[in-house]
Amino acid sequence: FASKSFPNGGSRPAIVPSTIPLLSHTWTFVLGGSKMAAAFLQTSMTDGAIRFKGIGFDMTVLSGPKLIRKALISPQDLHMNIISANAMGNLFGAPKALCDAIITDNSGNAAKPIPGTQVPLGRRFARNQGIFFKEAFAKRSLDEIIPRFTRNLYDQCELLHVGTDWVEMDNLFDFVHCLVFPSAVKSFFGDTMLQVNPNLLPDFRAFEDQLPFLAMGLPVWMKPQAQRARTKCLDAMKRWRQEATKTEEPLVSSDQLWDSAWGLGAIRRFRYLFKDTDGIFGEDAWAATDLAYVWAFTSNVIPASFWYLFETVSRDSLLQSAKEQVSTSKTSAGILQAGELAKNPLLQSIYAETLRLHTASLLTRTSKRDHKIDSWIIPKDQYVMVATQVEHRSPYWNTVDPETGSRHSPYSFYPERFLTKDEDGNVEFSMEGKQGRWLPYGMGEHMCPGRHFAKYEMLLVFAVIVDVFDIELMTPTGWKPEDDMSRYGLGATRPKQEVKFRIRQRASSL
Ligand code: HEM
Repeated sequence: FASKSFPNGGSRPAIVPSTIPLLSHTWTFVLGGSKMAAAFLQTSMTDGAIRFKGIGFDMTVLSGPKLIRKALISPQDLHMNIISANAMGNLFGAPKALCDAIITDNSGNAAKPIPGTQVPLGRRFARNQGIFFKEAFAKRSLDEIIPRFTRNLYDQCELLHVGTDWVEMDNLFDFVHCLVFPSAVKSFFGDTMLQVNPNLLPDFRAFEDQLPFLAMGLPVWMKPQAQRARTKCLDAMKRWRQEATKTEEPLVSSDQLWDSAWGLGAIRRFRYLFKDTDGIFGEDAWAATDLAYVWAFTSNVIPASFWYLFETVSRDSLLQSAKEQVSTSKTSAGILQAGELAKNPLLQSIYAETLRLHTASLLTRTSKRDHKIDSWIIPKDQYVMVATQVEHRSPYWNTVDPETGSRHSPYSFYPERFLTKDEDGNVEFSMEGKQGRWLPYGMGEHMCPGRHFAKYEMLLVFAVIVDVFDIELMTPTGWKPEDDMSRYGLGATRPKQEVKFRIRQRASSL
């Protein structure tokens, strides 16, 4: 194969040995979760490539910045259509017509369609999604969303009615979920989403619990509980879209940033991008798309915010320093400034370290043609994958503290890992040399469009909580919950065990 197609040679990566002769790695991939995470971590293919084979798949897993950059930055050889269509269908229940149309959209996500492709504008799904997110997270839109998100967080804190006496709570993750989910949903979809769906929070939690099953792609009737949970959420999305359409104000200007019916202007305008789909975007397709966006807006940020809070609160001196940095990010009138938080070296380093340690995405692509990545041959129609957790645990992340000489392994949380000093001795946050190493948001044309907002969200959740409350863990010193790998590949991990804590309102804010 190699010599026929590639005169300059090249080879296929070695297959990871399996003890099961015919099924090979099939079970590892069907079961997913911790089995898959362990298989990837154990094969430790630092800066190389390796293959997993099973029934119906032959998958190349790449590692190291050089190979990862080559694979993810050039869209001409790899595409994501099958993965996107599977996610829309399996997770969010999109109708088959929409999934098929996503698969056949070969025009790419750039303004100029890939040469030789002829997809009508309305059916350029990746492109239209790109236009939507570019608008939704443009500076002027962020200037609208961030203050709303901040206000919503303070309001949610107040709704908890925590007084100045300590109150014990069982589950820190639930607490963060309860604060962040409504705050984020209202910051994008306006108040209507929760007004017409007062049970969306528990319904969405129930749906999220079914994601590991749904991700397997088995017929949904095999687990009626999963089907019911998803249908409830899809119905909620339909109610919201009907309500927004019914109550929209007639005089909203075409470029208005926010209105009471649709929330963010980009969401209202999004529907016009899919005008010409020959009926594909009916009620069911919109419901699946809206559910996918509610998931995208919340599902990674909530566990990531949990870990930010947990890792900081569990270290007394770090908590103290982080609180001081939050208080210096306030105006003289005591107002939190998100922009200052986002520039703060320590707060950013905790953020980057949280995402390094507690995310596990599988960046998966399909090969469009026989091609080579470096000297590795990738035949047409095969999967290529990057396991971000493997990259985030590579020996590159063995860090030595320049001042104390202490060593910090890739498996430990080291809050100062991303700090350096400039020539004047000032502490700085630095990502130098980490391109292709730090990948919580992926890389290249499909890199997460929500990353800038996600950073603000995580910093604000921490800052608002410590501004309003004193918070103490009620867990043994040095104990930490494990990362729950049951949704391995979907991004930020959840804690496997509950974290008990106590909380009281601060006598005065920071
Ligand atoms: C800590 C929070 C987040 C993490 C860890 C995260 C992670 C990721 C990763 C790894 C990818 C790339 C997938 C790939 O290349 O295969 C991605 C894509 C994406 N993310 Fe995020 N994300 C986060 C927050 C958000 C937010 C707040 C949004 C807002 C809507 C969002 C929307 C999306 C979308 C739409 C894509 C698909 C982009 C495409 O296909 O071109 N994410 N995210």
